[in-house]
Amino acid sequence: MQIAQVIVDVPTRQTNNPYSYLIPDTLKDQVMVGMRVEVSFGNRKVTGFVVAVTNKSEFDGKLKPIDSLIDLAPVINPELLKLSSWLADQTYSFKISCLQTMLPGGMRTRNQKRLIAKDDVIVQQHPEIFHGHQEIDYNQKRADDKTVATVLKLQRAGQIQVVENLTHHTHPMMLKAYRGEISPATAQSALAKVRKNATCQIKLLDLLMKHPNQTFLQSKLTADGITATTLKTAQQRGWLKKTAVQRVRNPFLRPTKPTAPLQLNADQKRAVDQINTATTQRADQVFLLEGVTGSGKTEVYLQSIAHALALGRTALMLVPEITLTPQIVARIRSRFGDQVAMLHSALSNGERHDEWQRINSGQAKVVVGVRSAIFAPLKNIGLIIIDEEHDSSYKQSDNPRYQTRDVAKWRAGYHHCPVVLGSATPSLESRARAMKGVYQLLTLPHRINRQALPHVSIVDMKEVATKRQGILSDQLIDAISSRLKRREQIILLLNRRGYSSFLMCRDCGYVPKCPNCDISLTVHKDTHTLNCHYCGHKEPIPMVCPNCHSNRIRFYGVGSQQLEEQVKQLFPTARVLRMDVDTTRRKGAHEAIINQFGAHQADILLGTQMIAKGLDFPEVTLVGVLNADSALQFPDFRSSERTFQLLTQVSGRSGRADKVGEVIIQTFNPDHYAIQLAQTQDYERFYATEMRVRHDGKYPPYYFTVKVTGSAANENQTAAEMFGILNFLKDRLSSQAIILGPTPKAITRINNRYYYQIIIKYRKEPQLRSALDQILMDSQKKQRAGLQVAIDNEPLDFM
Ligand SMILES: Nc1ncnc2c1ncn2[C@@H]1O[C@H](COP(=O)(O)OP(=O)(O)OP(=O)(O)O)[C@@H](O)[C@H]1O
Ligand SMILES: [Zn+2]
Ligand SMILES: [Zn+2]
Repeated sequence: MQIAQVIVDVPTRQTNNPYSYLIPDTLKDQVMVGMRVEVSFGNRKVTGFVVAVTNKSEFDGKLKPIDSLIDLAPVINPELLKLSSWLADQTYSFKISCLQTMLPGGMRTRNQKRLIAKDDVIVQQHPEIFHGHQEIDYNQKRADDKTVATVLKLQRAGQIQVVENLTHHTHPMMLKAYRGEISPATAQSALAKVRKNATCQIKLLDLLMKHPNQTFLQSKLTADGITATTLKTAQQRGWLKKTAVQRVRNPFLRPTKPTAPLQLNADQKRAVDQINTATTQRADQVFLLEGVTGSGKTEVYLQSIAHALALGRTALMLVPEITLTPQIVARIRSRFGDQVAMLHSALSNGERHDEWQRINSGQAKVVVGVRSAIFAPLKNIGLIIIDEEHDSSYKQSDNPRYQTRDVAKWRAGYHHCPVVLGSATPSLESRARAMKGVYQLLTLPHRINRQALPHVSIVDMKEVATKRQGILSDQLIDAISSRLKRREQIILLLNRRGYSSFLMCRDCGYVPKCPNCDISLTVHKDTHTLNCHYCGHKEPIPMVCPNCHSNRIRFYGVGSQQLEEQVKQLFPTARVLRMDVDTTRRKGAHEAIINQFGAHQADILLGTQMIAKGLDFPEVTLVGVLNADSALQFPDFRSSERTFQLLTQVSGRSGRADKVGEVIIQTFNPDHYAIQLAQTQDYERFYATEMRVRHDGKYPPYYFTVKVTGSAANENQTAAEMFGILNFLKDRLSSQAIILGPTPKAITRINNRYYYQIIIKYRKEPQLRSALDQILMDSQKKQRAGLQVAIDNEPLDFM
């Protein structure tokens, strides 16, 4: 009797312990670790992951059987299964959410499947499955155990192909095709027999002679001029057999020209050598590649990946939001071609699934992707790269709240391979580890060809604002004019973090707020609505003030649309491109804008944070930052670090080739050290200054941090429960631990729930782990009373 140990998906009764279910005898030896099943739990049906198959149970009572198998092959491999346990521990989350996180989006829900028989023999041998058809829709839930067992065996023997039928695909999954059934010799003799004017048949036989045993797409044959009649005749004569092939959705928009490795400069070579040595020696070393903007970090990645591939291993490279860096993707693909798989959020579920399949089957050797790609089922990894390692998108803000760098290090330990963390402005945590020798520091201190870093000047907007209204200072306007005259390109960054356009009555000061959340509504010009960015509430833009009926209710704040209008007014002949969430919603729009700008079909590219990273355009000689400090006021100890990183990144877009670059930063805080040091692009001094601030404030990297957030529908209840948690923590932790709060979060009410938080800062607290586990367990019991608790280990967001 076999028993499956299953981690079940029961949100209200979550547990990290598996439950035992009976495997019916008909499915003996068919149910494998890593497959999903459907089981009964209480009085409902839930899905679960099989984490072990055993022969007896510790559970004495009568076991329920598995209801159905969801997968025909494991979707979680042994490495990822092991990783899920570690991840659950690290992030104080449940194994089930870790396991689900590892699957690509489209696979998290139950999918229809299609079965395709390899040939007629299989169809005839198994009428109970195929009912005489070569291709059928298959529903495991409705199939009986015997059928499921047969299907599993056939699949493993390669007799049938299983295709996921994803709900979101827009194109047909299967393409009509024909397989050649005759040998070249047979084709030759058939050729001798056909009439001389049967050109179509001659063409086909020719094809079959040259490409024996091959499968041809019907569309390809038709394009070659082979008619439907000929195809019919060919089938009757046994030359061809009708079949179908899976359509692989290609996420790459256009083919790229192959490129050869560049001749490395001395700094690049030193970095590549050290990384390659670690790969060869199977050392799970972490490198911090600190290279100024335009120093050629990408080429270092490419040549290190090539080395891993040459050793027969695979490579994983993560980038911030991939849609933000189509240039990098193009560079990787032009070097490694079809071996590259891509995983990011702009893919459809179908595309993502296809890419995942290519990785899982070992076809793809290089994976490029965003955060979640760290769980790509690559085998035999030889190198993991995290580009722009300081980027906040590497931390997941929902359960499981993992930091990608930590997962990368775990996988590197498993595969015995190095990790490369690359940045021009490393996070303080990573740089501090490099100083302690935990990571090995590799530096690229110069730009390629020793091009100077751009000259940066600061404009004090306090002075400008008193003189007149407008977003652009005179200095920036002059600089733009001179570039336009010289036919050079310009990038304008509107820093919109914590900044949005809202409506305000100029007579009574009324600002429309969300009825469910403590936040003002944002103006959306395209839909003519006021939207809440937290709960999705929408309402029409009022024409008169709902409070005093004045019609002087107007916009506040600058959006990229307004900036675009102003720029066009000032420079009517300039060609302007705008890149923000509104202009990049459509698939491929982002890449189209970048390509257009790259081809110099526009003079000015303006936009939000999206334009700050990774772009490499030789003609750009001016970067303007319109409101450098909009993030500085945030009550978050990382706001200086983020401001410095953003300004350095965007400045780095200027003067990357042979022309000298200039940067103009407009700010209301010209004396702030983050802005001053961004002006000199002095990471070393910024690091030293910021480390002192962190030391004095007892912040990371000197202290570890944990955030405990609690929410309920009633504010008093939330506060009371959080004080209970505070007292519990005080009892369990040492006097060295610093416990802040509970305080209401910056936005206290979201969707009519009240949020409070506690921050714990500590250096060494052996009891912390068990205390937090206890809090989570207790909150599960209290959930019926409405309190929800979330724990964020090393949070990036402190508000
Ligand atoms: N060894 C080399 N010889 C010639 N050109 C090079 C070399 N290495 C890199 N380059 C070129 O220099 C430019 C800048 O390199 P790259 O974009 O890799 O820098 P980066 O450090 O990744 O920059 P950033 O962090 O600013 O995005 C690119 O156009 C690249 O093709
Ligand atoms: Zn009013
Ligand atoms: Zn809301």
